Order: sequence, then C-alpha cells, then structure tokens
Amino acid sequence: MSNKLKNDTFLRALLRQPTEYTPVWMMRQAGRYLPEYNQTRGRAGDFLSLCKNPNLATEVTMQPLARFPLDAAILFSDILTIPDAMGLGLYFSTGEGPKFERPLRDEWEIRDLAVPDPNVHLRYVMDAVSQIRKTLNNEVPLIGFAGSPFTLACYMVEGGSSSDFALVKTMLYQRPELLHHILDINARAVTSYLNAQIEAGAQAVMIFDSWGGALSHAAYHEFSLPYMEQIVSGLIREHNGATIPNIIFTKGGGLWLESIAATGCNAVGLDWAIDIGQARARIGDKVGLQGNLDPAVLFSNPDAIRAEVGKVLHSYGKGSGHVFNLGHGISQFTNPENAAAMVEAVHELSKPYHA
Ligand SMILES: Cc1c2[nH]c(c1CCC(=O)O)Cc1[nH]c(c(CCC(=O)O)c1C)Cc1[nH]c(c(CCC(=O)O)c1C)Cc1[nH]c(c(C)c1CCC(=O)O)C2
Repeated sequence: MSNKLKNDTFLRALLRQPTEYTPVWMMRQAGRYLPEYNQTRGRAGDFLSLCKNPNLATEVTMQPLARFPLDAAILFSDILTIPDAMGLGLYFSTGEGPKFERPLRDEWEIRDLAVPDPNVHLRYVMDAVSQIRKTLNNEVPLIGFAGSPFTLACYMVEGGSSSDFALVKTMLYQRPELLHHILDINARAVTSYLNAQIEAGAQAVMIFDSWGGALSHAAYHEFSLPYMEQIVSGLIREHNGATIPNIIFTKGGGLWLESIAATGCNAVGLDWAIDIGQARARIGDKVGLQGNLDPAVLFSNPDAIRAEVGKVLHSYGKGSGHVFNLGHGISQFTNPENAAAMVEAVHELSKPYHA
C-alpha cells in the first residue's frame, strides 16, 4: 500500500511548510451535533461501547469527512481510555459525563498503578487506528491523540468532571510527591500509547491538556508542562519515511506560550481567549499554531461565521504555519450547516494569504 497522501496540507501547515490554503478540522468533529453520529451511538448502545468497537469507531470517524471537505480526520476515542486500561473502571452516565468506579483515593492504589501495554490493554484503539487508515485510503491524514498527564490525573483523582479540582489540588499542595508519582506513570503511559498509535498508522498526534489552565503559573510549570515535555521527547518523530508532527493544546495556556513552544513540540493549540496574531509574534518562528475560533461563533449564522473566520485569518496574516480549528470542541447544539459554512469560509478566504 502506498502511503502517499492526496491531501497533506494539514501536515505541511503544522511543519510551517508552504500550503495553498489554510487547512481546517474541528475538535470533536465526530460527535453529537451530527444526527448520523447519534444514530450510530444508538446502535452501539453507549459512548464507551462505540469507542471499543473498531468498526463503529471507524464509521463515526468518517462521518464529518463525508459532510465537510475537512483536511484531517481524528481517531474516534476518548482521553480516558488510559485510566480505564489502568483498571479504574470508566463509565459514562447520561448527561453527567465521564466517571470512574475506582477513582484514586488511597495511597496504595496510587502505588499500585502501572503503565498499561497499549497493544494489549488498548488493542481496540490500535485496531480502530489501522481500520480508519485503510478506510481513509490516504485522502487526508489521521490524527491520534491522548490526554496530558495532569488532565488525566484530574479525572483519576476526582473520579469524574469537576469545577474546582478540589481533590487533585489538595493532593498537589499537601502530597506533591504522590501527584508526581501519578504524573510520571501517566507520562510513560501516554508516550507508549501515542507511539503505538503512530505504529498503527496515526500521522500526527495531539496532547489535550484540557485542565492545565486551571493551575497557577508555578503549578503549571511543575505539574503539567514537564510531563508533556517528557512525552514529546519520547515520541516517534518519523515513521515509514514520514515526519509525524505533534501538537500540544493547553486550554487556558495563552500566558505560557513561550514555555509550551520550548518543549520541542511542532505546534501549539490555542483556545479563543488569545489573539492569534499576538501568539504568532511570540512563538510563530518556532512552532505551528492551531485554532482559535470561539466555538460559540457556530451558534450564529453563515454571514457572521464568515466574518469571524476572516478575522482569525487576518490576524494570523500571510504565510504557512496555521491550522484552522475551533478553540475547543464543537458544541453538541451546533447546526451542522454552520460547521459547513466555517469550513468553506476557511478554504475560500485563506487563499490570498498563501499567494
Ligand atoms: C476532557 C476530554 C475528554 N475527552 C477528550 C477530552 C479533551 C478535549 C476537551 O477538552 O474536550 C477528548 C476527546 N473526546 C472525544 C474525542 C474524539 C475525537 C474528535 O472528534 O475530536 C476527543 C479528542 C469524543 C467524545 N468524548 C465524549 C463525547 C460525547 C459522548 C457521547 O456521545 O455521549 C465524545 C463525542 C465524552 C466525554 N469525554 C470527556 C468528557 C469530559 C466527556 C463528556 C463531555 C460532553 O458531554 O461533551 C473527557
């Protein structure tokens, strides 16, 4: 099988190589805003069964690509597959988000944590990756992903979603060595998981640090960033002759862009709080940038969406190095026609910036 991509615009933009237009994909592009996704999830039974069934995971990965001319596909899965493989017992109760049957509450549970073998305990993810690659037939690249060690620790310690991170932050300040132990296991688990995804066919990888932005300046630099740096330095950089770019996305990380860019990553994800032109001025000579449209823009209408897309493109300015995306996942209450309008506007309006 030839590995030549028909559309590698996304990969080139991450590596700051020239492109004809600005490539675009959407975080959570396969999800509940698509009626066909809800239909497939209904057939699977629930969200986790969907993740664990490679046929159905492939089907939903392809759904947004059938609707919109996106420049990348992203593996359909979840960041919490790793703690699930560690034995914490992931489940999703409708309307309440992710939960663990056995969150980390006792010190012995933390001391007992072990790095799962991705090709055994997360075989279903690797099977999905290779099946998605076959189905994609080299049309666009496939993105693999994982959660950051700190973001995973938030869920593992809290036992689910949290608004104040009381338990994990108590541990951070009271028993920092215990949290460091969890983070070290998580960093090794994420590195081998992402490398297994690359070996199974992922052509770029992204680390979601969804909660790093909830930390203080000092705590971010002690408990989140160094572990992402450890992962980046352990990632496979070339596979079957192709460069495998990586992206770090700390939501709320705008204050720390220089530190993030210094990890050795290829690209940095931006939420919508920062001006992308300013971000480029700060780190754009070192890394590519991905983002940064407010997902709420997609609640408006095609004309307003076009105007907001134009502002982001104008702020980034001329030249390569930008992958257009939302600043966070697409809302389940988005009209798919508005997502279509965004993708079309990016492709059309970005061409003059690459002339
Ligand atoms: C924190 C986090 C999680 N998962 C993820 C993150 C990091 C990104 C972020 O900050 O949002 C990452 C993720 N989750 C999902 C993907 C799939 C790929 C994609 O299309 O982008 C990715 C990349 C599918 C999903 N993961 C989830 C859904 C919705 C579940 C459903 O279908 O019922 C999807 C499509 C469930 C999930 N999974 C998680 C939460 C908090 C929830 C519930 C939130 C919600 O209800 O919107 C954990």
